[in-house]
Amino acid sequence: MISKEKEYFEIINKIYLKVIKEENLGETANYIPELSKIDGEKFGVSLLFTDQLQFGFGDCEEKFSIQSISKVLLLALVYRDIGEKIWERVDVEPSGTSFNSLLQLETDKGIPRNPFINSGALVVCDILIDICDDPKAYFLDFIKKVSGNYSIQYSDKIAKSEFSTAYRNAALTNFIKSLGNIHNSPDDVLDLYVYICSIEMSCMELSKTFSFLANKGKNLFDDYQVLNISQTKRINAIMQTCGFYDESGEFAFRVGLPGKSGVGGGIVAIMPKYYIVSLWSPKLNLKGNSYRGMKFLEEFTTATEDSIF
Ligand SMILES: NC(=O)CC[C@H](N)C(=O)O
Repeated sequence: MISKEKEYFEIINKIYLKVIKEENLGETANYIPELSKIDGEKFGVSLLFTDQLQFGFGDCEEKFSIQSISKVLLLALVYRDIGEKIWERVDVEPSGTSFNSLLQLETDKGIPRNPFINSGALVVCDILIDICDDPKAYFLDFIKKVSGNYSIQYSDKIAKSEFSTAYRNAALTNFIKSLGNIHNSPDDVLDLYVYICSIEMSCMELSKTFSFLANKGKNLFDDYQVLNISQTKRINAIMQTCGFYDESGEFAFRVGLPGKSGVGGGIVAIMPKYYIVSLWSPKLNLKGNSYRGMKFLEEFTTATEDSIF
């Protein structure tokens, strides 16, 4: 291990032990019945350097529901396949609203503000249905290829649990359909969306899966070029400005890295060219982002003095 990596190991170890002793505020996502049952005290961290050295702490090998983190992979797949045309259907502006908000859609004529809020991901799911025969299999194959891990799966239990209470997402899908920006049946779009959100990974797997975003669009482990350099920059830019919904400004301000959260309590953050850091702690703050995750990353980039700025 080179001295820089040893220093990072020690920094993470110290912050992990500090944060785990502090008060763990917030609630697990309670609007998805299966997610509300998850133990809120789970806490895992993994750091993967672009030289392929990887560390893990705590519950870093345990799989969890990556939820909205999957939206980055969904965007990467559809962007790779249809290119810049995607931006005719979804914008790239921060929304400043909650992840499941209906508010701006009427004035924006059904064009969601960005692909990382629910409305945006639902539109990207609609495009995916149009461009392949079996969108669930196509998406899963893509994740397996990008992660280099052929054991990655959906959770049928979590997808069905989310579908059973998805009143808001059903409202969003139907509303966008009425405005002409969803072409397929709203039920099919919603079904695909909950499956895409139900992908399960551990922090160790998540860091590997997102390695292409720290490595100019290329997988770290097999040199597979997922996206070109410009597309990679653009996805990192949207993560920076929209990855944490109405807490995206706060995340940029406190942490200073592009990242993405999910209501399963996961967060992945990218230091382009250097590393990918993933965390899992299921209790969420009022904006739907992991309480400990936000805290950990703020202390981590403060201690390392890393940021993209
Ligand atoms: N922020 C999230 O992770 C939201 C994803 C979740 N499946 C939902 O639609 O509510």
